[in-house]
Amino acid sequence: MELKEYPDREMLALSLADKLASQLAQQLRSGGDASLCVPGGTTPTPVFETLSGTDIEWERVTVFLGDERWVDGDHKRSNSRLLRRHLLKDRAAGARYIDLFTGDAQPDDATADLGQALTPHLPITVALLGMGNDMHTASLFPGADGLAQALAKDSPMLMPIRAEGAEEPRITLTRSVLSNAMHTHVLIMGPEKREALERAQKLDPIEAPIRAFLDNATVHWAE
Ligand SMILES: O=C(O)[C@H](O)[C@@H](O)[C@H](O)[C@H](O)COP(=O)(O)O
Repeated sequence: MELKEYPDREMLALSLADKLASQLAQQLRSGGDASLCVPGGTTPTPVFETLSGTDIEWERVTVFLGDERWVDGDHKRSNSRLLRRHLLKDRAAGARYIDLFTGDAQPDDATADLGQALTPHLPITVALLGMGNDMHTASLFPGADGLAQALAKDSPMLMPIRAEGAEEPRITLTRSVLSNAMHTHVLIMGPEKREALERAQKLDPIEAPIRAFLDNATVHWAE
C-alpha cells in the first residue's frame, strides 16, 4: 500500500482526478477501451467535479459504481444520482454508463443481467474505492449477510447485500472483481478515516473489508 497525504482536500481532488484520467488515457492509448469503477457516498464529489472536465476520449470509457443503494435513480440516496450530477457531465457526459439499479424489486433479481453487462469491461482499468468509518468499502459491510462469500477470492461478481450499517438493501461488486483492477485508489478524508485505515491494516478482511484491497492500492488522504 502506498499512502499519499495532501496539504488540503482541494489539492487531493485535483491531483487524484489527474491521476485517474492519466491511467484511463494510458489504457486508451494502448488500443483497448477503458473502465472506471467509482464509489458513491459524499467524499468523492470534488474529485468527480474535476474529473468530469478532463480531456480524455470518454466515449471509450465505461463507468459504473462499485455499489448501489436499491432506490430509484432520483432518490436522494441514489449513488447514480450523485454521478449524474457530478461526474457524468461536461466532457465525461460522453462516457458509457452501466447503472447498477435495474428497477427490479430486489437487488437479488438483478445480479445475473448486470454480471453479463459488466463482463466485457473487466478487468476494471481504474477502481476508485471509498471507505466508511466502520472500514466497509463498496457495500462490503462488516457483519453483512453473505460477507464471507463476497470476500472469497472466487466470489460471484455481484451480490445483494443487507447489513445493519446500510439503510437499504444494496448491490455490490465483490472481491473477485474489485481486487483484479489494473489500478486501485482509495479515497479517504478526515482524522477518523485515517484512524480507521490504520486499524484496518492490522485486521482480517472479514472484520475490515477494505483490507482485502489495500495491498495493491494507493490511498489518498487529506485532513
Ligand atoms: O454507497 C456507498 O455508501 C458507498 O459506495 C460506500 O462504500 C462509501 O464509499 C463509503 O460509505 C464512504 O462514504 P462517504 O464518502 O459518504 O463517507
